[in-house]
Amino acid sequence: MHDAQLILPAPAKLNLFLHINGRRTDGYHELQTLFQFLDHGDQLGFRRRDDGVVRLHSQIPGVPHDSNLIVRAARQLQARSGTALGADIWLDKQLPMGGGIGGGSSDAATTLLGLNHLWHLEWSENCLAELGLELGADVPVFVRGRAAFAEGVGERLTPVTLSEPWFLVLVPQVSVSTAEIFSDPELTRNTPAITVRSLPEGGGHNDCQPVVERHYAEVRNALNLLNKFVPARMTGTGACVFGSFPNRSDADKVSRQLPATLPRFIARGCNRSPVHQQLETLARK
Ligand SMILES: C[C@](O)(CO)[C@H](O)COP(=O)(O)OP(=O)(O)OC[C@H]1O[C@@H](n2ccc(N)nc2=O)[C@H](O)[C@@H]1O
Ligand SMILES: Nc1ncnc2c1ncn2[C@@H]1O[C@H](COP(=O)(O)OP(=O)(O)OP(=O)(O)O)[C@@H](O)[C@H]1O
Repeated sequence: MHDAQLILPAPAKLNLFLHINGRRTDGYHELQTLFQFLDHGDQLGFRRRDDGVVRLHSQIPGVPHDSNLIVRAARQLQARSGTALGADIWLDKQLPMGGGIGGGSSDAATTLLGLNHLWHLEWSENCLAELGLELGADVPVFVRGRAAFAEGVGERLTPVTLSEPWFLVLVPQVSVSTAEIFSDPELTRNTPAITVRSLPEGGGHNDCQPVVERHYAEVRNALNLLNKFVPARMTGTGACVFGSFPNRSDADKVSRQLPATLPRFIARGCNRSPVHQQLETLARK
């Protein structure tokens, strides 16, 4: 008999700050960033197959089946583990693509965690995070599921405990390519390194923001609108921008004063990823 469907969240992340400290010889950038999860994201469903086929039943416009990070993550885990099992997978996509909130990376991480569970592989978090890094720089933090100060290309993670405010996240209707921003000649690449002991949780800045603001009027506009109420910042390489609030009703109040045409959502910052919270509940049953 087949297992029942396993349903898991793939949460968004925010980069509370993003400092670029240098460029490696392979073109990748050395950075320092502070990651926190949101209780808002995509949802994935997994059902085990005994014939080894991996099949994603939900299409994302513009992303071919075999290039979807969910399928790539599932096939990598299948090949490396040598399992004969496969999976039917469903995706309920809520997160904007190219939004800097890590939708694709989070889908990939939830796939690794979900199939590790469904296929009874018992891979360690370290092994899953290492495989995740091959799929994208942001995948390891989602695999580990703890708010973290990240260094290197984002793979050297130090877990941190942060306050868990509410965020109002504005979603400008543009998709920003991460590769385009990192290759911009005007990108600041020499921010001095800080240490985990001197984290500017509320401070810091995003070195990608000036470059994105120059090229995307929609992002500039969203930052200007939100800055009228709270300090606004961009996450990752954009396009989303956010401001933080002590409670949901304060976030709501500001949201109601923004133009109705600008998509946005309100979510709570989480130091533990919602997918890990759910897997821990499953493990206790
Ligand atoms: C900006 C962040 O979102 C911060 O969380 C991440 O560092 C980006 O992570 P990601 O979207 O998973 O990025 P990847 O898919 O690994 O890389 C996309 C492209 O961005 C550039 N890239 C990415 C990460 C990095 N540290 N340096 C880079 O130069 C590379 O040109 C790469 O080809
Ligand atoms: N499951 C997936 N969900 C979203 N994008 C995917 C997925 N699989 C592949 N992609 C590709 O990855 C690209 C980046 O998507 P993603 O949503 O992760 O961007 P992002 O939020 O800017 O990421 P980051 O914060 O890591 O820079 C998309 O434009 C798409 O072509």
